[in-house]
Amino acid sequence: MDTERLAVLTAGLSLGPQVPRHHHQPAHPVARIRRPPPRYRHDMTANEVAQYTKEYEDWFEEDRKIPPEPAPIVDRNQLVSDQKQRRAHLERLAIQGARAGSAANALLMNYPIHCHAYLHITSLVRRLAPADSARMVAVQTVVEDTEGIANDLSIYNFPSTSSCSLEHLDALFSPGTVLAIREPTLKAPTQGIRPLLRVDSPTDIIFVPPNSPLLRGIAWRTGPKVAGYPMAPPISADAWRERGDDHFKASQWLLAAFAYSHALALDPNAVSIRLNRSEAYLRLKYYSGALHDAQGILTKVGSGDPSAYKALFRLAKARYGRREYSMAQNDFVRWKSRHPDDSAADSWIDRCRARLRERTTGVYDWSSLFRNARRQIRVDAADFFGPIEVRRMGHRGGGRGVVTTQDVKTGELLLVTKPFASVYASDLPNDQFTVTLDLLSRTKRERTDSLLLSRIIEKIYGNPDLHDEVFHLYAGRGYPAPPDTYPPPVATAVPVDLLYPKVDIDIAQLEAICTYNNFCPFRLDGPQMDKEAQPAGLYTSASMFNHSCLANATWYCIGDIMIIRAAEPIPTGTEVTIPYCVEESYLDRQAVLQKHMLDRCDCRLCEEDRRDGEAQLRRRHQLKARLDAATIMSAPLAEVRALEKDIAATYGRTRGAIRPLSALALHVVAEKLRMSGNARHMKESLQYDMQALECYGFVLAHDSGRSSSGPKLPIASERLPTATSIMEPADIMLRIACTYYMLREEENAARWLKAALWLTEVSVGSGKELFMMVHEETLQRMDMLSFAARVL
Ligand SMILES: C[S@@+](CC[C@H](N)C(=O)[O-])C[C@H]1O[C@@H](n2cnc3c(N)ncnc32)[C@H](O)[C@@H]1O
Repeated sequence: MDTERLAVLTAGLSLGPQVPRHHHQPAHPVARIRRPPPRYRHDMTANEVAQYTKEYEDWFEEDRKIPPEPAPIVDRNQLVSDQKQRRAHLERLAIQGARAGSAANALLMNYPIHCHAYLHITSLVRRLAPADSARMVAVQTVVEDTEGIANDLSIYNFPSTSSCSLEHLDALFSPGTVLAIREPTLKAPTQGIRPLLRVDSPTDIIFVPPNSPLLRGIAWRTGPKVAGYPMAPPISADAWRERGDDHFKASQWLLAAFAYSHALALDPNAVSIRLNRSEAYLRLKYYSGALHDAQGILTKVGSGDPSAYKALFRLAKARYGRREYSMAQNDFVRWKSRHPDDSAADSWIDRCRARLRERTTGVYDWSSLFRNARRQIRVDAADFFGPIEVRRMGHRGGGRGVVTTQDVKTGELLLVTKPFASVYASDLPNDQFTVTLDLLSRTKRERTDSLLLSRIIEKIYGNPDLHDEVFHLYAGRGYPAPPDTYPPPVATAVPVDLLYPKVDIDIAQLEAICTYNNFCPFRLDGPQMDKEAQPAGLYTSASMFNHSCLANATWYCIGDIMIIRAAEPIPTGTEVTIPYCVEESYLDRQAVLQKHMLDRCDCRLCEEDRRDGEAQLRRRHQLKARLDAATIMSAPLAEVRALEKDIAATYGRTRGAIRPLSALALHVVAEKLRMSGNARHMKESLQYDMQALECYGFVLAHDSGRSSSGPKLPIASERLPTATSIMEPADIMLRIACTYYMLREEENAARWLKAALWLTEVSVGSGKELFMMVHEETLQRMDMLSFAARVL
């Protein structure tokens, strides 16, 4: 074997770390047993998780002081036989109908940057055994290097491999496949003595085709074919294309795209294969690759060629996927002019026009978006940037923030944005339960978080030009400061070669970015559905907004689009903040902000809370637990009244009006009073609910109903409360309306319904139609649907 040549070639491909072979001393394995890391239990409380992650860090610090040592050589046959056994076990489970990863998994994110170093790290390897994916995110297999030294290999975060079938893995990494690995880590085992080769990023894996110069002069010590697997991967472009077609017919888009990529590596000029790959990329939403392939075909063939017909349509769809609506529209129109009898482009042209209108005017059909979102969470809408810009803001972590570029009014639209990636309960595999512990924030993450990471990785993998949109987000002090401006300039589409990714996805940095910038979207169209598992989303432009519990802007989602509006009049040049959380208790807010890596919020609400003192904050937190208990509505009225008084007493007398937990407690007392059905109690409930609104920060009009009635709105403030979600106060207003309605005071009932409509209009930007949809269930329960339809 020409080791010098291998070293030169792998260096050229930036593979590494590469240690010259003559430094390798495999003959003297050191079988050092390390202390195992602390054990995780699935039922840990938040405090225990924080304690556990601390212990884990201590263990890690101790472990990483152990100096590098030669990697022990493990018997090749033993490794293969163990892997075959694991695989056979999973095959049996699959036959029985159970899925490979049905057990609960615990994953760690933001693992400290390190290398459990061994002196021998190899970067050119060949698959020896079938793969399995016993863990949700890792593909496990055995590989050998050219010298015949074998290792277990774990591939993390590879697209399409979380909870896929074993056959899928076989097709992706069939035995005999040659891989070149950038930055392989040879990890010390935490149990036993077998080191583990680990690859974290899919962009660190290069599939080496048989005609690659990298393989020239390379001989595998164990023979040209992998023993036990005489069926080597196909070696002709046609055979790969046929394989790709089969996968395509079975809707296995990634496998198809891989097979076509193998075919193109052998025959780069094959137009039909490139055309097929562009369609496979479109299905995968790898728009950059789809666009590039389609464009490549159009430059090669004449416009009359049948391939051009398909390529132009694919090019236009890829542009639409890339949100290049104007260019997409031009391409669809161009296509239509060549095929005037075909109506396929008509609806696409309409969609392009609608998106361009939304983007330039900020005018959306909110009601139809709301309706669509109830059927399908991910809705089609363009992004809109209102009068805001990102500016340097040295006193904020990450150094940036958002300011207004002109005076804005309450309710004005500041941003509409689709997520870069999102995950909802319905996206989670129902046979797997994965707990993710974040070592950075020392918290347990949502079940959706690990899948979110995979989705971001896959999106960049197939759209390398989007790398900076994510990697210019703040990743904490452990990484270079992000640029002062955002978003980064729009990049042009680049080719996507799945066999040799040209983009570098740094997983450790990406995990940190997710910790700092993750959103838990609050959906107007389906808050109930999200109780099963909190959704998770990466909204890149929205990530530029800093937090305040008493923010001057408010946000919510319709389907997966996030909408940010001014919650009060904001003068030009003022920082715009949004609430990252709306918890009533200071300690709960701290816990959520910890997940966003924000130690201390300096808003007025937090300042006042801190002035109340630690003892009162703790007491308030305990009282909240009683208020939240499922049994509270069946507790005697006197007990609920006493609880409300106790909560009120935890707030200092001199502080401002905003007391979110009192708001909640007052509303619970009002609900209890209303439940009695007694007219005196019902009247009293009105006072409690109006006080609750004041505790959220509303100013009531003099004629709010406490004294005489009148035609005007019972609310006198121009500010939308942001210490709570917009649904709570609207709900209270509806309860007040319902109580008046039951007391036969229809004029007052109508005024409070109008107040709820005003609140929804200002915060959601739409009129009666959307109001009726958002509150339909509540109005129905209150038997006020037709009254509301009549008086609004
Ligand atoms: C989603 S980012 C916000 C944008 C960030 N400032 C940037 O430059 O990219 C969240 C991070 O911003 C910082 N941040 C947000 N709100 C803040 C606040 N009120 N005070 C100080 N830093 C804040 C914290 O470091 C937090 O982890």
